[in-house]
Amino acid sequence: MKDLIVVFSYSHGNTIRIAKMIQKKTGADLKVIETIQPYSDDYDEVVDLGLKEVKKGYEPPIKEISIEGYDRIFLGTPTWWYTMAPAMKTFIHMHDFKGKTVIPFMTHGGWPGKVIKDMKKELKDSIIPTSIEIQFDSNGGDTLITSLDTIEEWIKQL
Ligand SMILES: Cc1cc2nc3c(=O)[nH]c(=O)nc-3n(C[C@H](O)[C@H](O)[C@H](O)COP(=O)(O)O)c2cc1C
Repeated sequence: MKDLIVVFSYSHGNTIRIAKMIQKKTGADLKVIETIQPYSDDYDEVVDLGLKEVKKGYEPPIKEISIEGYDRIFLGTPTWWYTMAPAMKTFIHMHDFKGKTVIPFMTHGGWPGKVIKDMKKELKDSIIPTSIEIQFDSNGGDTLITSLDTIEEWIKQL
């Protein structure tokens, strides 16, 4: 079985950190979504911009990542204003996931909103056997709150 992890990450690489844990267990290829226009390094600016993007349903252009030839695709996103990051939405809309096995995972700072629900809605023709929400600290930092045991247990059954 050939696995692919596609992840978007902005703040601290929290979501990439989880992606790497999944990669260690599955041996999956790991690809990071890059927006054509990089987000600013100014966190507060991006928090504001992110709100505008989410409200408008804006999908920022991203560099192409192929999902061809993979049996299972993990999709990882941070929470942006209670939903998936807009760049993940772009990625999902750029590909046909019909009949593919997709495993969504997300990170958040205490307000997970409806990220997984929204991802499942976008991926309605896919097979989604499992998903996970992982909490980091509420200041937008990189301290893991969800226990490592919980994450490792989930990864073990993949
Ligand atoms: C634009 C923006 C919006 C955010 N909105 C939320 C939110 O609605 N709920 C939440 O719990 N965390 C929110 N966060 C915090 C991130 O989801 C959290 O810190 C995540 O782990 C960051 O992952 P990353 O380091 O991979 O980017 C937001 C962060 C940014 C930059």
